[in-house]
Amino acid sequence: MDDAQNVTLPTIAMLGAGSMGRAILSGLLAPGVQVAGIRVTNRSEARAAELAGTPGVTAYATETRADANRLAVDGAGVVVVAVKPAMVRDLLAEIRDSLAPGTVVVSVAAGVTAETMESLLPDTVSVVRAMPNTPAVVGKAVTGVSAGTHTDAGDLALVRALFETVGEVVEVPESQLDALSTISGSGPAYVFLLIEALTEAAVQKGFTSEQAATLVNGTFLGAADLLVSSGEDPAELRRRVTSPNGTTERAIAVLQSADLPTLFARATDAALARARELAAG
Ligand SMILES: NC(=O)C1=CN([C@@H]2O[C@H](COP(=O)(O)OP(=O)(O)OC[C@H]3O[C@@H](n4cnc5c(N)ncnc54)[C@H](OP(=O)(O)O)[C@@H]3O)[C@@H](O)[C@H]2O)C=CC1
Ligand SMILES: O=C(O)[C@@H]1CCC=N1
Repeated sequence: MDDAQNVTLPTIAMLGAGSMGRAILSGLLAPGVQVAGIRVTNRSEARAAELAGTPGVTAYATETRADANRLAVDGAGVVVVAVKPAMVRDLLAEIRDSLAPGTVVVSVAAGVTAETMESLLPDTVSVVRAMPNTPAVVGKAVTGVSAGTHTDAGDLALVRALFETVGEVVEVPESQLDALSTISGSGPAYVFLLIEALTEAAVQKGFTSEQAATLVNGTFLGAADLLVSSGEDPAELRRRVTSPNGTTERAIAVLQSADLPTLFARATDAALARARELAAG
């Protein structure tokens, strides 16, 4: 985050203001982040109008302005594509003639390859793929980035600086980006699912919803903080909770009978298969 605060980002055009687009915007709007300008587009007018009220943001809706996306990218240094994967191809065809040479087009869309995007855009444009996650809203995203064919070190540094406004950035070859997405892109959903399940168990044991949320959310936050701040192995930290012949040991035995590693391998394989379907269009 510190690096991001030392760089002045060029004008950014954010195409799509859904969960991800707005999460990234929250980083760009954070105190200390210097950005030449922010333009946002969305399909519906209601959300565009809401964003237009934010100081420093110009917003357009495609519902009311057919040229909204072309207008937003005109003169922008970085264009962030944050629409659904199925819409990316049409969107790129729509903006291609409005992109200045040297523009960096960053897509956060799952599955859609750089090769596909490059085939729809002029060679003078640099395509980068990024895979952030929703903790971006609180500045705690993990974002994978990978360079396209026409991307140079300066383009990548710019994209890094952009995503460092919302958290950490990891650079990987594009061949690994969909796999990364099955871990950290989708990962917050896995964690929330575990939280939902443990909360349900707490309520079944007679705690109120408020008490259950305090117990479960605090436990996840505390355990994650302990893991990161201690730098210790999670298996060792688990061992310290699990007294020999104690209560935790019984619970862990039940959970391990579900073969969690196999379950997570299957879940992430399924996500990867879906990314390949999205790539095929
Ligand atoms: N959600 C996540 O955790 C992550 C998502 N992604 C990727 O981010 C992308 C967006 O996902 P997400 O934010 O969840 O989806 P959303 O549906 O929340 O957002 C998509 C947004 O695009 C807008 N939109 C639709 N058509 C256009 C258009 N022609 N021009 C401009 N805006 C348009 C929609 O407007 P309206 O609602 O008015 O129709 C909507 O606000 C996807 O490609 C996904 O793969 C990547 C990493 C994580
Ligand atoms: O579910 C999806 O397709 C997107 C990509 C990663 C997280 N959300």
